Amino acid sequence: MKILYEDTIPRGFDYFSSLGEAVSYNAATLRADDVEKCDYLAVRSTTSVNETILSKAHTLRCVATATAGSNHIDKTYLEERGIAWRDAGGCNAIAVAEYVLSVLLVAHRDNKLDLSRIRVGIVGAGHVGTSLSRLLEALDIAYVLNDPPRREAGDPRHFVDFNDILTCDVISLHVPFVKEGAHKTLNLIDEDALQSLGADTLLINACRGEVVNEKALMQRLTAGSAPTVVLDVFDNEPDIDTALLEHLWLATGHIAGHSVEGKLRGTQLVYEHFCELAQKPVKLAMDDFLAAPQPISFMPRDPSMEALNWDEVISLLLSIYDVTIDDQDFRHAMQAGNKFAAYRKAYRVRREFNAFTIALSGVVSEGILRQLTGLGFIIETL
Ligand SMILES: NC(=O)C1=CN([C@@H]2O[C@H](COP(=O)(O)OP(=O)(O)OC[C@H]3O[C@@H](n4cnc5c(N)ncnc54)[C@H](O)[C@@H]3O)[C@@H](O)[C@H]2O)C=CC1
Ligand SMILES: O=C(O)C(=O)[C@H](O)COP(=O)(O)O
Repeated sequence: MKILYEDTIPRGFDYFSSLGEAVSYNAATLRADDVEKCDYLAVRSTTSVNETILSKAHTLRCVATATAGSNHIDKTYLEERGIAWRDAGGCNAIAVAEYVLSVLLVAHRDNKLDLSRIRVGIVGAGHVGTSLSRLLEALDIAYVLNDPPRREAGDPRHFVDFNDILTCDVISLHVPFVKEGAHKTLNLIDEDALQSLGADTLLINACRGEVVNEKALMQRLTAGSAPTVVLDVFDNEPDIDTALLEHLWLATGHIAGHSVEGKLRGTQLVYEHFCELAQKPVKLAMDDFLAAPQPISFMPRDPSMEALNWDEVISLLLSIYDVTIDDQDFRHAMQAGNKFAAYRKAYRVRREFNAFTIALSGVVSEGILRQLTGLGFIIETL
């Protein structure tokens, strides 16, 4: 059994060589000949899987992506050919949620908003949207959800209409890129939607660039009373329009989901899909490759209070993940003429909150314990 895997898949060789012959490829140079004799193809979002690349793939049984999004895979073509496809839904939901929370914390610190007063509109209540809602609940930040497909499917959560989302202080987008149909997301944030946003709105897009109409966004950002905008994703990646960057409050290069855990979880899920299809036992787990959770020093200033104050939340969480570091690194890389793809390949090591333990001595209120565990920390009571 031959497994061809993209070289950006962490631990790809360790995982896939346990199942058969494992060969890596570079997405920029992949050709149809490379896929000719392979049985399983493991990709990330940087490989377009389509008729051209699969034209000679006559032994291929399955294409699996180690990512949540799967819009880079031509599923119709795969289904016509009888080739299975799988995604790694949920692998990096925590990472993206922590990215958005980091944006919110920096905005509060910089007096752009007050987290005690705002309402966050989450568009797309799937893995990422739900993870984000949990973090917001842990910190008692108000939010509403919009997700017509889930509402129609009977999801019992409370959903609001898209027009209500446009009135929120913060709008955070977490939908798949869907080009057509009743729930298409292409240009979901169009010229009209952008016109309705005022200078007090913070718009965050960490799903797919095509969900926001970038031309209309550029016009809106260069007109009066423009909203504050944070983009992790862009139209036409990796050849993005860098002219947009100077108008964005924060800009990062499609790394919201790139925590160590988020990427490795993607590999684990792809490996498990291949095990299932090849009827082989699952022998490897993420803990075989991840360092054990590390202690982080933190003690609430007043452990008897029902909640942490914003200063201590900000200091704790930004010490683990500060999105402004990514913003600076990305802008420097783009100014230096570095390629978008090269920047992403060299992305720094970033751990999720669940990779840290907090040792608490003495009595700490139920409220603070709820907050810290809700954020994902492992609590040790001394
Ligand atoms: N920037 C990054 O690094 C990352 C980006 N993503 C992107 O975020 C997307 C969402 O990720 P997940 O939450 O894991 O996917 P998911 O499939 O679990 O959730 C997506 C949700 O969006 C909803 N939805 C679909 N069309 C909608 C519409 N028109 N309006 C409102 N809601 C709609 C779906 O019903 C679903 O509940 C992915 O498809 C991917 O494109 C995901 C992970 C990392
Ligand atoms: O999971 C997704 O969907 C994403 O957008 C990934 O974070 C993209 O990562 P790469 O596959 O482009 O490294």
